[in-house]
Amino acid sequence: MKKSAYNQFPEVRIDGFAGHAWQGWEAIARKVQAALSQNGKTVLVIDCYPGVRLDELQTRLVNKLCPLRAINVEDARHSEQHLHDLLASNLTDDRVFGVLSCHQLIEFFDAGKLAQMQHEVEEIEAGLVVVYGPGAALVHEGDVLVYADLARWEIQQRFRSGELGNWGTENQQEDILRRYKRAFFIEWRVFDRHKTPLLKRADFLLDTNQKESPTLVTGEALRHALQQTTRQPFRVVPFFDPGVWGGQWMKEKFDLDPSKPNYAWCFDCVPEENSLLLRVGDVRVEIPSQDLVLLYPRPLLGEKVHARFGAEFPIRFDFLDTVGGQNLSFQVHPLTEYIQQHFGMHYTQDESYYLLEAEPGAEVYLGTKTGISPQEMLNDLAAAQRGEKAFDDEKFVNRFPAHKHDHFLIPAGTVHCAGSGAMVLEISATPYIFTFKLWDWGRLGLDGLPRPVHLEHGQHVIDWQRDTEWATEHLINQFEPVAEGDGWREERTGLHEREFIETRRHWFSKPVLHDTQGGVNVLNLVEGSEALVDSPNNAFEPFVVHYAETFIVPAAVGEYRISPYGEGVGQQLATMKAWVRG
Ligand SMILES: O=P(O)(O)OC[C@H]1O[C@@H](O)[C@@H](O)[C@@H](O)[C@@H]1O
Repeated sequence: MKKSAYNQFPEVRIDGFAGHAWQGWEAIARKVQAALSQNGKTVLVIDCYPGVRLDELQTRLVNKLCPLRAINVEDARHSEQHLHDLLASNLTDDRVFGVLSCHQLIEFFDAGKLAQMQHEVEEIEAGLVVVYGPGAALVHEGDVLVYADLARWEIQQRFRSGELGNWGTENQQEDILRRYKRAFFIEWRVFDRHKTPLLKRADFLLDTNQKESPTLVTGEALRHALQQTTRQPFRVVPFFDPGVWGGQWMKEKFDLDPSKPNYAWCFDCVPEENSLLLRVGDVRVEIPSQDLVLLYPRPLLGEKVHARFGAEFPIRFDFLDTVGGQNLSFQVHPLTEYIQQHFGMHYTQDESYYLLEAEPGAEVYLGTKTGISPQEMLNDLAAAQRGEKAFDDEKFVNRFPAHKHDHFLIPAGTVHCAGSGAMVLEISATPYIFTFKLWDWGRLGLDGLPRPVHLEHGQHVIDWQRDTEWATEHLINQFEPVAEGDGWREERTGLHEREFIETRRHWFSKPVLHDTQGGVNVLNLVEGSEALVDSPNNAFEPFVVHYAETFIVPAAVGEYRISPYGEGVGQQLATMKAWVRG
């Protein structure tokens, strides 16, 4: 029996545009066929995100259209070795960290072979020519343009199953961390740059997330859907992942697959990784939520946030579950200049832990103990890393008791981790892989190998001033009352002044008015069963949220109201809200 109201598959219902989306290869082939001109010459371009199954695309769509000539653009791609040499300084030798790429996709192709393909397409005088594959639009702009898209989470599943290597390499068997690194630091950046202008003019988007069960939506409906999304609250699709320290709370509370040993992470607001489900007529189309950020950053983020971050969603909400699990790695994140100079990322991994739940005795490790010797601690960590002894955390690191609704602020440079027994809602800046593990408690990862520790990086960024008094005074439960009204009160809870995110908690049993003030808001219902988010002037459809669901309110929304709803009526509810300080 379903215990939880938590919605694992939130959809954005699109107004109008019924008849603009199709499900299954047969309907899709018929629709694409109908869009092609029946006289003279037509060039159909099907550009793809890397990871799209080209064999399926070819047999189920391209061949069905019976083209005079079909060209796979991958035949013009540089060799694996050439790409490797080109990318060597971005790839690095490290297992986890590369350097963000500024490459353009055209650099990955052999100019002569591309020109030959272009020439070949030019020469054809009549009939259908199909150019397909990642980068196909480099050959021809297309009389009809289809973009075959794929979400990053699905790409990761294909990496894990061994089906997929990185684009342009046969490395399906390589260490998963290294494949993820190459995708994160290079491929996804380059292909996002390439796809942005294409999505602005594509005739169709082909959703290839489900094997043998694609959907197709017109470009017009897609762009309308994304614009509509920037005018209303919405959720992206959360994904859940097991980990060595993972716990049991999410499995129980969100009705997740009970056969899995644990769940560690849930990403429920990292738009560059999550999907967005669009309900167009009776068809559910899955697209990367990053498409919304790439196409409509201004109404989504607001002017100031867009000016500062570009087409990047800067706020991350995710869950870390150690209830019935173990400590996270003892870790630290790079200071701003370090992440810029070493990894090419322009802002850093500032974090905070909001406790949704805590078992008795749960603790958060935060900052070093007053009076310790930094060199001694580094020596101890190095000895632990060499396997000579366990790191003496008791001697060097503060541990603070953690209770439900506590908020711990973690500006980059502060050593930290959540201990076991904690259900953390992370309210953080979006960077999420720049974790320098300092000590992993002598355990092995889920793959049976030690997880990578980065003491060398870590020692350059630890701020040793963040000792017991400093952490107590600046980083724990910095609650300040801000305002109150009939049936509600608002508190500021953070973050620290070195972090760009502001957080407010509202306790309420009656409606509360909010305003985006021109900047994107991210919220989570941290207490209470159910609430309704609506527009005081009926500007968007009322939106229901359940306990622990994260939702995004785009900058363009302006005023909105949150009220107890359904089972939440009569309860004391609470939301946590985050935005970028002005
Ligand atoms: O997987 P480990 O290293 O234990 O860290 C778990 C998590 O810790 C948090 O503080 C963040 O840094 C996350 O990005 C990280 O995924």
